[in-house]
Amino acid sequence: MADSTLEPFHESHGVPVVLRATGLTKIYPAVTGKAGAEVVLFRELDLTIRSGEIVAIVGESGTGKSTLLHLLAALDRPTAGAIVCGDADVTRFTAAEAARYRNRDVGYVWQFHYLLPEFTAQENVAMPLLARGMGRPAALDRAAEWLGRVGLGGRLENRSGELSGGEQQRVSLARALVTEPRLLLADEPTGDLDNRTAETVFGLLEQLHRDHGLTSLLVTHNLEFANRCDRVLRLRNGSLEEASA
Ligand SMILES: Nc1ncnc2c1ncn2[C@@H]1O[C@H](COP(=O)(O)OP(=O)(O)OP(=O)(O)O)[C@@H](O)[C@H]1O
Repeated sequence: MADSTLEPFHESHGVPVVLRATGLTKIYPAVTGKAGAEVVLFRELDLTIRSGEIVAIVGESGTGKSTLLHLLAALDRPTAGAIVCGDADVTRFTAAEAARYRNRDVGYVWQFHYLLPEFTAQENVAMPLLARGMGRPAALDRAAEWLGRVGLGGRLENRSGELSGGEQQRVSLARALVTEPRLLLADEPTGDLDNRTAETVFGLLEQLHRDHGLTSLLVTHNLEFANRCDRVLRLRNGSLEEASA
C-alpha cells in the first residue's frame, strides 16, 4: 500500500534510505473508441534504495524498466503509489518542483548520451550547474574536476562529435554526477557500446561507488554487470523480485 507518511531520514538495516517507492502502480488506460484493454505495467510495487549501494534492474523487454526509471526521475507519474526521496513525495511534485528535483537530487544517464553537439565536453558537464545559477567560472572548474574523475581531464575542449562512444558516455556520466545527486539513475548506460568500452564505463561506475559513495539504480540487459551489483531486482509479471542475475 502507498505510504505517504514515511519519515524523511528513515533507515533500512541500519543504512540510510535514499529512495523508497511504495505501492507503485502504472496502468495505461484503454484508448477510448479503440478495441483493446488497459496495459498494466506493474501493480503495488515496492522498492528501497539504500545509501552507497548499486542496484541492478533486469527483466525482459517491455516489462516497464525504463518506465520505472522515468517515474523515479519525476519524468512521468504513476497511476498510484508514493516515491519518497529525501523529505518529499516525488509523485506530488508540481512541474517546478520536479525540475528542481531533477537538477538537485537525481542524476541520470541514458543509453544515448544526449550531449549538446555545439558545446565542449566541459560546457556540457557544467550545464546542470549553470542551470541552477552557479557562476560560469566555478561551474567550469567543477566540470573539469568531474571530467578528470572519469578519465577525460585531457578532453575538456572537445565537442561530442570529436569523442568516441565510450568517451561520450563518460562525459554524460560526469554531467549526471557534477551536481553530486543523492541517486544516479542509469538506463542501459552501456547498451550502445562494444564489450570492451562497456567494461570501461561499468568499471568506472564501480570505481565511483568505491571512491565517492555513489548510490545508483541501473537498468541493464548485461547479466554479467548485473551480477557485479550489490543487488539484482527482476521486473516480471508486474512485480519486482529480488533475484540473482
Ligand atoms: N502510452 C502508452 N500506452 C500503452 N502502453 C504504453 C504506453 N507507453 C508505453 N507503453 C508500453 O509500456 C511497456 C513498457 O515500456 P518500457 O520502455 O518501460 O519497457 P522496458 O522494460 O524498459 O523495455 P526495454 O528493455 O525494451 O527497454 C511497453 O510494452 C510499451 O509498449
